[in-house]
Amino acid sequence: MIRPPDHPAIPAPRVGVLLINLGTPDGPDPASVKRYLAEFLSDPRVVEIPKLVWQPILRGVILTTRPKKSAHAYSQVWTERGSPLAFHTRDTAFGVQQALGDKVLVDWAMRYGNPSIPSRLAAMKQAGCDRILLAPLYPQYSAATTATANDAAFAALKAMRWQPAVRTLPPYHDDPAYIAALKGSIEAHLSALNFAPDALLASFHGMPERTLHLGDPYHCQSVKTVRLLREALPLPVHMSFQSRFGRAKWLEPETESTLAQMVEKGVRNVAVVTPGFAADCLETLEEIALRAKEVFLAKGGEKFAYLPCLNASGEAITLYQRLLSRELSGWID
Ligand SMILES: C=CC1=C(C)c2cc3[nH]c(cc4nc(cc5[nH]c(cc1n2)c(C)c5CCC(=O)O)C(CCC(=O)O)=C4C)c(C)c3C=C
Ligand SMILES: [Fe+2]
Ligand SMILES: [Fe+2]
Repeated sequence: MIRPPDHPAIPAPRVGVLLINLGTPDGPDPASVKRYLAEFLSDPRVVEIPKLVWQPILRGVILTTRPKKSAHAYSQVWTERGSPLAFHTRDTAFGVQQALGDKVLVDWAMRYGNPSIPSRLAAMKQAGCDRILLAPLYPQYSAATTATANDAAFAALKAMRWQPAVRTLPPYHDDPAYIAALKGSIEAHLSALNFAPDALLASFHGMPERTLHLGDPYHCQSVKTVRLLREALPLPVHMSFQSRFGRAKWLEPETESTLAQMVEKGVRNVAVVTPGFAADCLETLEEIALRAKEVFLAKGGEKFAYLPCLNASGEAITLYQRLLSRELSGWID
């Protein structure tokens, strides 16, 4: 086709997949953590308190005290490759690209911090993607995670003259492929332990309890994941919610008190999994693998193992290949 010389360049059309995770600071230092927390905790999907009430509390108390404490926690899990959440998400995108092949372009972005959703969507458009599947990597839907990731992508599209067509990955909390991936990963990690746990604890990120009454399906979807895990695994599976934040009532039972109760009921050896997190991060590596372990041992527990998230494992890549191929149907053969 002959175009006039001043016609804008039009790249060959492509299908893109954007994996989206929560986000993490650029470094484990108080200034980077403060920047990250300011963006994250200013999201009205995350903290549902009117802006006029919340911003003075955030700017006054939280952002003057928490960054130093959280930076110390981040420094305990930071690696040569940077933040675990970031490098596991990057590795996952690489693995998914290999699995799906040249017919799609796979990229990754973070809802807060870098690489941002608008910057990666712009790059994908530049590379010719006129159809994009947004894939927030949250098995259980929550307004504070899935919805805000999609909101950020749609806000970026709002500024585009020529928008790509867009699809979004639905939650996959009860998808047989997700349960199979968890089962495979849990069994592989359990068989590498030098002890046999009496029970497994599945710990999910918490949410304010009122979100459940307002209609957020996160609690129910987490409960269903655990029911399906119980049906798939031979050992008892307990359930709890971690990472409480602020003064409101959060979903219960809480993780550390659940571990203490498990000891009281005779559990001496435990393995903990965090099925709601696609990738290991501060909340799994510091809060569970370090701090919750200390609590369990201090209460009289004897052996504690933290089993890693799916990350970019073979089980994870098989899972995402199945979920994404299904959502891409009609866009790719
Ligand atoms: C009101 C506060 C918070 C809500 C609601 C919340 C929901 C929520 N978060 C995740 C996943 C992650 N959260 C992570 C860190 C983190 N979360 C909060 C607060 C809320 N989360 C804070 C303040 C922090 C930062 C760390 C700290 O200062 O304690 C992370 C880890 C990020 C990393 O860099 O490693 C993840 C992942 C989910 C799934 C969720 C709701 C279902
Ligand atoms: Fe969180
Ligand atoms: Fe429920």
